[in-house]
Amino acid sequence: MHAFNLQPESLSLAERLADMAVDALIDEADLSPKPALVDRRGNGAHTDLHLGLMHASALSLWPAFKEMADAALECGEIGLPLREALGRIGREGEAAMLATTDGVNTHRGAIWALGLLVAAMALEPESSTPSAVALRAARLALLEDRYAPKPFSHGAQVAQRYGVRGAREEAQLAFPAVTGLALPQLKRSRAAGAGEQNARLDALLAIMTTLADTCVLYRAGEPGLQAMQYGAKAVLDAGGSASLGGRRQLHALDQQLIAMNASPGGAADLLAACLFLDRIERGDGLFPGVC
Ligand SMILES: CC(C)(COP(=O)(O)OP(=O)(O)OC[C@H]1O[C@@H](n2cnc3c(N)ncnc32)[C@H](O[C@H]2O[C@H](COP(=O)(O)OP(=O)(O)OP(=O)(O)O)[C@@H](O)[C@H]2O)[C@@H]1O)[C@@H](O)C(=O)NCCC(=O)NCCS
Ligand SMILES: Nc1ncnc2[nH]cnc12
Repeated sequence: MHAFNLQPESLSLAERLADMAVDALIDEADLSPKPALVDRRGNGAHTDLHLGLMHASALSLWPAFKEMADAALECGEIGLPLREALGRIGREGEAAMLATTDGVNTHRGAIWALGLLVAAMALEPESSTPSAVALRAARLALLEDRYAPKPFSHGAQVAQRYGVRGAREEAQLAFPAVTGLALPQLKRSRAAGAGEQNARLDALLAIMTTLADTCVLYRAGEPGLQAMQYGAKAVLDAGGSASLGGRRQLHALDQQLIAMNASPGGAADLLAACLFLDRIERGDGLFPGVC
């Protein structure tokens, strides 16, 4: 599904990349059954989120993603001017998201990850392997934005308490959960005939096996994080979400994480990043007729 490109041949590169980022967010939200996350079945562990809100939030971010791609095209190189432009546009994107959701944080981590990847892709569209794009995104993430406020975010609180790496470090390390785990799992599950939805669920689970998801840690502490990581591994070990054993484990994981209020929102954001890079690698919707 494509969110906006009704006439793809007339779209600019920045518009196409924004389409692809929004598509990735909508595909992530729709994917079901995701453990304790908002999906087509319901609200998972959330009381303030629902699928319509996730869609509205995703659509509200299209102008920010386009502007980030335009900024990368205009700057033309990795450096402080581009990093600080992305920071400003990212903060404006967060404000648009919060205005749309009435103050609920639906996609903060996704703006960060996808924003960096969109910009990285716009900088060098001809160098579009997932690892090359992720490496450019990492170089951007490593630059210090002098104008970034330093709020005591949930992620910062959890990092201080448990000494874990959060969303910032995941990007600075070139998204190892995406390029090293999710994309390879997506390809393995597809090759094994799992079907696209199950392959995407397996990619999400692969992220969940190791990620220090600060959303889970904030809500459910270390027991929540352990339940997420062990439970995700149990699904994959049982044959993945396309197998009967894996489905049983997935159902148990969903129940357990909901009972612990442990929503893996960071893993969901990284699945969207994975779907974005996958779409780029497959050449789906990017190059035909780029203006
Ligand atoms: C660098 C920033 C990402 C800020 O990071 P920080 O850790 O300081 O801030 P947080 O506000 O905690 O946001 C980080 C979000 O990233 C997701 N995430 C969590 N863990 C990881 C991980 N290990 N790797 C990657 N991504 C991760 C997660 O997003 C999801 O969780 C959201 C809900 O979380 P929360 O607000 O805690 O909500 P609830 O638990 O529901 O709270 P209550 O309602 O119950 O109170 C969910 O929506 C997902 O999105 C974290 O939230 C970056 O944001 C930043 O610096 N931005 C400034 C702009 C900028 O420079 N942009 C650059 C260009 S793009
Ligand atoms: N599907 C989802 N459910 C809850 N939080 C999320 N953050 C990003 N995607 C999410």
